[in-house]
Amino acid sequence: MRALIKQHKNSNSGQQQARVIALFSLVGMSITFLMGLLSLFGPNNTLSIVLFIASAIYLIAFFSANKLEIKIGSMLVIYSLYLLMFYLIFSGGVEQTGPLWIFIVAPVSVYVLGLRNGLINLLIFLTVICIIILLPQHIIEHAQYSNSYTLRLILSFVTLSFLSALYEFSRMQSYRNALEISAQFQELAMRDPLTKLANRRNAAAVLEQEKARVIRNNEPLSVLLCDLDHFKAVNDKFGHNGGDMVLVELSALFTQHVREQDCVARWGGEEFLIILPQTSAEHASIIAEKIRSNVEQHTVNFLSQQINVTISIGISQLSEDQSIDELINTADKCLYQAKTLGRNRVYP
Ligand SMILES: Nc1nc2c(ncn2[C@@H]2O[C@H](COP(=O)(O)OP(=O)(O)OP(=O)(O)O)[C@@H](O)[C@H]2O)c(=O)[nH]1
Repeated sequence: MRALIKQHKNSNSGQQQARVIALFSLVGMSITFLMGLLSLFGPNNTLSIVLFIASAIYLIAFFSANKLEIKIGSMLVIYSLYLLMFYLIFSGGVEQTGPLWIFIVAPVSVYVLGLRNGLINLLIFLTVICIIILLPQHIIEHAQYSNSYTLRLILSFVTLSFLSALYEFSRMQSYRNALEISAQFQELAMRDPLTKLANRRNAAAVLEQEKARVIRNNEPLSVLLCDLDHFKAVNDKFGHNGGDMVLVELSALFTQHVREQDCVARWGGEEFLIILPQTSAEHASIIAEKIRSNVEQHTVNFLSQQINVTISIGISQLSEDQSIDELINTADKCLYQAKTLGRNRVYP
């Protein structure tokens, strides 16, 4: 069940990430295309070519994200953004306004790459930017910025990176908390609160799943319907808490005596259903007898008193044309037989 929840969580967060990357790409594509068109009317034709190339890359990133190729989409969004920013810092953009765009980089990096990788990439990005700005003009000619402008640009970029990291950290914390709460609710919906065994709804789902496997693989499936004998008398003598303790200890005992792949569920008040995949009725009968005899020998210690109980078990093996309801009804009839034959026994 945990695996199912995890799988569900992963697929949900993957789809959400793909949607956000597609949105980033769409916004990036529209803005760069628009800026490319605008700069066609200016003197810098190289800038419009760079912007159109960036727009085309965002279009590819958009399709990648839509096809759930999240890694490719993320890499395209991030590194084309970095390259565009390097170019804008290098060339100065329109009237030296190019550097203003670098502030987009901080939030996008930590969101798309995650907190750790985002911060590492931001550090590399900042280093490259400083190198570009500090490159001596005689080596390569590039846009020039005053010292106070450069200092403020870098400081404000570092501040925004810090704030973006902080925001991403609290966003991840809230997301994790929400996932944990949702997992707890799912667990509560599937487990019996007293015994912590699978509840009836969970057992019904397991039975349907196992039935599909029986049809596919032609393997046997058996169930044991176990009911405590004269449990009302236990409650009357030891009180409800004593009865509860018996239910909890017997649940642990049932679980101990079955395989990992089997499912022990609390079917009703003092009734338990044990689902045994890949098990014929003949083999189920051996397991049932082992469980019955262990319960008989087990003593529950409750407030310095000793409680001994016995159980009756009805066995049923799923036949090809049978529904789950019919399987349980058959087990119930067998349990009734076990009770009428004197209890503390397995039937058939
Ligand atoms: N302590 C406790 N008792 C429960 C719980 N659920 C059901 N019971 C009790 O289980 C008892 C079942 O009683 P009956 O259906 O008469 O069956 P029984 O006394 O076990 O007799 P047979 O099944 O005929 O052997 C009732 O007294 C219920 O109150 C529970 O969660 N805790």
